[in-house]
Amino acid sequence: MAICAVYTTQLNPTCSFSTPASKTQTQLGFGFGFCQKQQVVFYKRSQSSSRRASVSLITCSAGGQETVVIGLAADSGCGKSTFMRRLTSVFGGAAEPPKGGNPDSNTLISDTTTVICLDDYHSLDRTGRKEKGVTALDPRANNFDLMYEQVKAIKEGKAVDKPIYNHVSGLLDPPELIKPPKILVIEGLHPMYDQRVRDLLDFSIYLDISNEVKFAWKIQRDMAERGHSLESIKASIEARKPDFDAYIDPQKQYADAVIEVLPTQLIPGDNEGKVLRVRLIMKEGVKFFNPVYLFDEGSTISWIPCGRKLTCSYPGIKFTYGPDTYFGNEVSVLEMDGQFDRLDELIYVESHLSNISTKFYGEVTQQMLKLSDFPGSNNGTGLFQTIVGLKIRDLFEQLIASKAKTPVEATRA
Ligand SMILES: Nc1ncnc2c1ncn2[C@@H]1O[C@H](COP(=O)(O)OP(=O)(O)OP(=O)(O)O)[C@@H](O)[C@H]1O
Ligand SMILES: O=C(CO)[C@H](O)[C@H](O)COP(=O)(O)O
Repeated sequence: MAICAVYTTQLNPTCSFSTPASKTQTQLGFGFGFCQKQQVVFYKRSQSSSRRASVSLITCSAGGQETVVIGLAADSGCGKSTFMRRLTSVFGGAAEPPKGGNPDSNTLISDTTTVICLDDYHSLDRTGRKEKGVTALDPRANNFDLMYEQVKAIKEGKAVDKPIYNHVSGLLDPPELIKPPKILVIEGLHPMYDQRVRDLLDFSIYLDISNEVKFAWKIQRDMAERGHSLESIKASIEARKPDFDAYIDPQKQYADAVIEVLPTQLIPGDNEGKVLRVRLIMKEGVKFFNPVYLFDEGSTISWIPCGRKLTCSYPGIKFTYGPDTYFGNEVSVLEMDGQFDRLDELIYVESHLSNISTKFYGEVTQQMLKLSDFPGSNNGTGLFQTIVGLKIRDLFEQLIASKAKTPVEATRA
């Protein structure tokens, strides 16, 4: 962090700015600006008089700000890509693979965020895993040392040459250059498995999709869209289950937010996975993250909003909210069971939620309407992913502001 005292338009010679003061000050208007300005008033005393003077302090991150790192963990086919697209949309701008790079790159870059897929740290390719009899979920098939070193380097503002796991060929391709973004999202099977990587995360999310729902989504995608047979889908889920239980699922205990997706309880005995009960489990006491609440913070609430303001066909919609414990941690849980008939009416629900980190009234509804063709837009998966996206934006802005505020002391020429 460079702290520069600027006397009117003259730069303090001890500062490393090459930009004129006026130019630096125009940068202050940027939403995610690198610089902050403070006006400090002081008195110059001589033996006979005291004269009022002021100094502008411009606080900037040295050589670009430190990258904020977010971890998103889930099994394959559990909605990570969908969530990432919702998140990058909150920040605006499209997320695209690196320009002119490997067409099979797993990376997505937008103005603010870079999303890297941790499959790129597989140390064994498809043949290697087959020969050794290990799945991709097994830590032995992944290079955590490299993952740690590279995430740490990016967080410190350094570019890295990250490997690429090619899902088309099943091979490890030559690396691609990843430059430090404002926000780095590491998504995949193991963002919270290795303690060193976990400690680098500023915020972490786990998508906890119940077996019944995972099966329904796999059928929908792999059978309908990829031509796999029902038997092969069942066999693949069964083959992954022991390693999923051993290495992936336990990570949820570390997550700051968990989105749990279960079959509905509104239709007795239903496990079709079409109508969903979705729970947003939010850890208490996480810096820059204030859990969302319904009506009254800390109370236990049950709300069926179907009435005059919300159209609900069978089986309706039910929200619950309240405090709980999760792996020994205090949490708040917001739950939505059922689905919306009319997405524009979501504003009614939004207006009863607090701490949703919107910048204007109706922003959640606007985001949901904008991405209404994404899977889960009519239920709690889309709603809670959108809200978590807004909370991440808020956390990012608070983190940046807090770093810009760290001890400010004028250095005088
Ligand atoms: N909220 C949702 N509601 C209904 N279906 C969903 C939802 N999210 C994801 N799906 C289904 O699951 C499939 C996988 O979603 P997505 O590609 O986002 O997951 P992923 O975790 O990134 O998968 P992979 O790791 O295999 O690339 C989608 O094609 C869709 O069929
Ligand atoms: O669990 C996975 C993460 O997405 C994949 O199965 C793993 O990356 C291996 O990929 P592939 O099946 O393409 O060899």
